[in-house]
Amino acid sequence: MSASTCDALEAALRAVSEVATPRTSAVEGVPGAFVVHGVLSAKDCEALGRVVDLAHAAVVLPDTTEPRRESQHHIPVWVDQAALKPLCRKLHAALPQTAGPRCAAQLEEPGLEVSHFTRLYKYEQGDFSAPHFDRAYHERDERGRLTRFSAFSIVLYLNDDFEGGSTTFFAKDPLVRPSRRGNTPVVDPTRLRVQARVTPRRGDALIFPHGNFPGCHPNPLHEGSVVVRGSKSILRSDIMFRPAEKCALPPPTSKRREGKPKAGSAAQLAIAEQVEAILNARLSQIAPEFADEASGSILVAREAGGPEMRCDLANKVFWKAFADESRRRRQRGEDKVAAFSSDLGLTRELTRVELAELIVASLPDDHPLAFVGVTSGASIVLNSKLHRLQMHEAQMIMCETCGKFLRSSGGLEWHMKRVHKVATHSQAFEAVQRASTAVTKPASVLVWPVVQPKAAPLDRRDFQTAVEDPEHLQAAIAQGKVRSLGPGLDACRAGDLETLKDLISQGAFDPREDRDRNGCTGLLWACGFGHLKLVRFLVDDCHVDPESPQLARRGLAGRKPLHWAARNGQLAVVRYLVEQVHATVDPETSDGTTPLCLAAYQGHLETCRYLRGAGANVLTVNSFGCNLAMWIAQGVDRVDVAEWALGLGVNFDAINHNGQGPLHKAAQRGNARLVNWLVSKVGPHHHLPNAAEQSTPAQLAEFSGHCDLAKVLRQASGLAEHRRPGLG
Ligand SMILES: O=C(O)CCC(=O)C(=O)O
Ligand SMILES: [Fe+2]
Repeated sequence: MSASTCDALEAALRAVSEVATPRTSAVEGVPGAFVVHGVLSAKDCEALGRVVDLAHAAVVLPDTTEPRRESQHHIPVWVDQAALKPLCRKLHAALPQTAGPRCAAQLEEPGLEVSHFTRLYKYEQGDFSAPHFDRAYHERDERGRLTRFSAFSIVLYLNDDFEGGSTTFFAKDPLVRPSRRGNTPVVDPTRLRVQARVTPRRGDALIFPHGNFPGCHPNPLHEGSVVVRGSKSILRSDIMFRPAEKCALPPPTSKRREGKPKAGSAAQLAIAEQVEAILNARLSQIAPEFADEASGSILVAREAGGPEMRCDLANKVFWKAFADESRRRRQRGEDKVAAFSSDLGLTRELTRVELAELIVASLPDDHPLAFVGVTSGASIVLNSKLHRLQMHEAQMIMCETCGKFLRSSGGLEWHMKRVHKVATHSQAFEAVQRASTAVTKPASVLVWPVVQPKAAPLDRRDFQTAVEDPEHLQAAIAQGKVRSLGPGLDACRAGDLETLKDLISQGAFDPREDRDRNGCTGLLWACGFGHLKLVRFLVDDCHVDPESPQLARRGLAGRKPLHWAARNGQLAVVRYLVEQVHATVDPETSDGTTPLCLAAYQGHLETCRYLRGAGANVLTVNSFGCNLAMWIAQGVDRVDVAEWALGLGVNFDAINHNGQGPLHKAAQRGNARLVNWLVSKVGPHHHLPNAAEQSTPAQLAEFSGHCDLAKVLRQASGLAEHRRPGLG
């Protein structure tokens, strides 16, 4: 661009005539888009059109027989902001006062509304702009704080004596999503459905939303359609906004509770915006059709000591998916499950919490966060590094397990013991030390379920420590962290024999009949938590059937006391059941799973050894075709348990009815030690896609967010091609 183009453009802009406030009309079907009619007079258009012609005439194209590349349609020109004053004055009344319906960022001050970054377009016959998303641009101060950003595109049509060349908007399509760079869609052009066409009229300005700033309108996919005859000239720029220091956001329009919007500083909003872009990118891998949903999903909700930001993205996406009949799946245990198809074409069934965990599982290295966690309600809670620093300056230390801020190290130590059940003083002290020094070290992201599960399926990790004694259980119930199962079952769960006896003698609890909503009896609870005395009392004195199974929906159905004791490594109870009650060593659940499988799954090697010694079948295979190797692979990453099983002849080369072997399972779970152990042992066929999802172990690892593991697996699958199959 030559200086003369810039001068000529500035002169033409300065000369824009001042006439009456223009009339506007909405673009139907494109939220936030509208046309301002008659912004420029015929004379303005002629002058600006001449500048466009001049600028384009000055461009020498390398080879005129080739069609022009799209980037050659337009020429960027940075003009003096003052030259835009007349245009800004004319547009001002027609422009939105905030950047979006749920964004409090204010329209720039008079004279600054239209960006000085302009583009001069000249489309010749046959030229067009392919479908794309426009991008916002941002300006920051020296401390990295957002100072201004664009939220709308403005297209000023300078002529209309041509055919074709409309600005065409496409309907939102779940399968069309922005590329990683954000502007070009990954799209099969035949899929696109036209939502609205704006026919260029000389002097009109088309204004439509762009970018992904929180609380703004969605970013519409659009194109400059082909010019069929003649040529089309436009002047293009952006409409600018300024983040509000205190954002009093209008209430959300959605009926679902989205939390109370809170004030956020400009810095916080800028970070929220950055994080939303990261979450959008993750969603576009996990569930591409929801890729836009992260926009506007983060609320800066600073409450006394609570995490800084909260994002209900997983809930929002999950319920949308769940509303779709074809995605909705039967409940898994207590939780609802919906199906999501990734950008690799894999389909997974996920609960809300699993979806949330997957979204935050592998954030890129350059995120601005000190903490990311997922609550039991599937909310994503976040603290920025900046916020942690500011809180630190105010003598508040962040708990690295749940993201809460505690006053003083004593407070954090108490919190570690009380809330996170850190057993010893030295462990709590270590955690405090870590947290106190963390601000000065580069922070890493911790992903952790922040709150203990509220319902009571036994197989949730960390649950036991939360409720292992009656006092803790009472406290946890009182705090609403653990749901009460009723006094009798609570007593069994907590090992509170005295209370249990009282309740039974009062007729308030029948240990043979009463069950929780997952079909668990008091005996099952007591076995799972290893309360041997109470187990004895129930079996020996109350004559509860030691083989009475859990009455649940699939998955947990048919688990017996020995299953739960073995699963949780409660060896004393296992021994009592086997040796004194003579319970069957290999009872099968409704899908044929034995206690040994569950003990191996949870890495309880001693229990495994004991059960095998007592006659358990190590070569057991359940109704899905899963053997012990697969249970170990999908468990807690224990190579020693795998070695033990291999030594006993367990087949690690097996593939189940779903076409999955141990490598698929270990990869999907991100069990790095086991993956490394397995890759040197299994043959090339273990790297093939499984049946249901048509995915290889490498893809499964990647899809679950274990990118390093995926690399290892890709390499290994190459090497495995050259080896003979089979364990060696
Ligand atoms: O040429 C048009 O009508 C649209 C131009 C456009 O989409 C853009 O400048 O981003
Ligand atoms: Fe565009």
